[in-house]
Amino acid sequence: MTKIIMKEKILVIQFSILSLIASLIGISFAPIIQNFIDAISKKNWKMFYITLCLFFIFLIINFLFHFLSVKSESHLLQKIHISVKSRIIRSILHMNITQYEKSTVGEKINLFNYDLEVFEQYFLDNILQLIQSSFILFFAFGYLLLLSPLVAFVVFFCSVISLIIPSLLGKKIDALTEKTSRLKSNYLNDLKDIFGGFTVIKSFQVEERFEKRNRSFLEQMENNQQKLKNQNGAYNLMMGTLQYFNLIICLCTSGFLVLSNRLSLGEMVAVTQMANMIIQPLQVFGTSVIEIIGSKTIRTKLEKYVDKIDSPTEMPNILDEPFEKLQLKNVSYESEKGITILDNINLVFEKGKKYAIVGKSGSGKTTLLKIIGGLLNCYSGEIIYNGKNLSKSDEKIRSSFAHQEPYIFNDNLKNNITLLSERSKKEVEKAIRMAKLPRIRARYGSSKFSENGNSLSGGEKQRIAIARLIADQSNLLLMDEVTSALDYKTGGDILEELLSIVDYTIVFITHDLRENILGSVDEVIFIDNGTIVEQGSYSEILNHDGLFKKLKNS
Ligand SMILES: Nc1ncnc2c1ncn2[C@@H]1O[C@H](COP(=O)(O)OP(=O)(O)OP(=O)(O)O)[C@@H](O)[C@H]1O
Repeated sequence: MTKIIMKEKILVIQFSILSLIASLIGISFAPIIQNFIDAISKKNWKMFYITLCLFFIFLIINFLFHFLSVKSESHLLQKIHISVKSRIIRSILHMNITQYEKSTVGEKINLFNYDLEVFEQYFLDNILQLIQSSFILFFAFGYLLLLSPLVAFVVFFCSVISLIIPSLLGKKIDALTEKTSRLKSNYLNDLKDIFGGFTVIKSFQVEERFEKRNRSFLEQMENNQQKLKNQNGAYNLMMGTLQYFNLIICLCTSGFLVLSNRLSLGEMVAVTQMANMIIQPLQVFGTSVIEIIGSKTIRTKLEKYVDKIDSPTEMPNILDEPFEKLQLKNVSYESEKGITILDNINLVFEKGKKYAIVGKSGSGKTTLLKIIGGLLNCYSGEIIYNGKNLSKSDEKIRSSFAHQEPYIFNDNLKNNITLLSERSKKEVEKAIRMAKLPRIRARYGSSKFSENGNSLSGGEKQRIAIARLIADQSNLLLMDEVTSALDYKTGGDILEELLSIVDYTIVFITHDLRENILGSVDEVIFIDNGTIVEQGSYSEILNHDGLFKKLKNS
């Protein structure tokens, strides 16, 4: 975070200089008052008019510099906000799937919601307040020292006491802000569940149960927020009382000095003015310190995202060299809980060849395809691409991956196919034609699909996923049951056309064991319980009279 603030050092310096000038102007009000009151008490008309003029000059200059200071502050804050938010989204976009799935969607949305709000209000705003208050405190204290060292000493003593409290209370606030953030994430997750599972809730008429669960999350979050507000309120009350106490002490001391003829009435007003200029910023100072300490855990959480992006290992390079050969050597994969999902996989994929992965549900097919596509990288063993060992580098192969349940972005057909890449009209046309989407194009034109393509059928979404593969122009196509929601004829036609293209190397998962599909591939890979049990051409593994034949005939 400090790095981000320091990146804007020109703006920070500009803001500091303006704050310094604004606080000097603020301080200059005290000698003008002092001379004004002395002029009245001595009936000095000339001095009276001069101070009146000074009051007006003060008003204009004070307005001008405070205005510039506010403008500079908002410009600086805007730059930092943009930088922090864009770094967080960049860091999330560069995560691999395993890292991404470590936190829930609610937690991630909350980063941009409550966590950034805490960062801005509790940290950023307060850092700037601290800069301003420090200048005012410094000059006011210096001037007070010139006017009356005794009052300066008394105010200094009281100030130190006022500053001890925030450092004691800050940790309590930190725990509460961290808990509020956690409870907000839970609440957001629940909202996401309700909106995502709306049709399920309606279909089973379980609205009340979900309402009850949501209310429980809401109450937990609100109760904690209430505690946080009470804590902040108690602290502000304490600081407010201390402020009055400090002022009374200052008035008593300066009153005593006036009575003993060691201060003029004008000087007493100036001393009180200066004391006010110390006591008030001191309260701001205290509040800022307590809030900065109170945002520590949330800042550390945000820093993990913001600082991550500086590390090059988080951003694997895409190996753009044309596909020749991919080899998996003794590849195994375990879940985070240590369950073996893939065990000792050895496979070779060659340019232009077509491979079908088959097997029972839960046998590990998708996991294998994700490893090939670089979506899972916590495997053991070796992956060798065109002779280069990828397991030992931070590079990722260039491939296109179509999932069984594709996500449809809240955009039009063209952007959903090109995924925002530059593609010519001809290339988009080819993808639309091969994925059999002309009717969808005629229906939607350039208008946006509804959220997650809810108005599209499962088969239409899968055809959009296939069009993405074609438009992506990678030579290695990975497809996870992309025709499962299509009728046999349409699905079969699309697959057959893709399999006939010589340039493509295709690895696809299918439950369609018909000869017209599997008969046209170079190799069928049969997986059972995380291991390859049979492998070869369709006729070879059918003649093998093993598990594949059993599955086909079941
Ligand atoms: N991140 C994970 N953590 C724990 N278990 C996982 C994880 N990912 C997959 N699994 C488990 O690994 C097994 C294989 O999953 P995978 O999705 O690869 O199967 P599949 O053969 O593609 O199944 P299907 O044909 O039903 O899509 C399943 O039992 C699944 O629950």
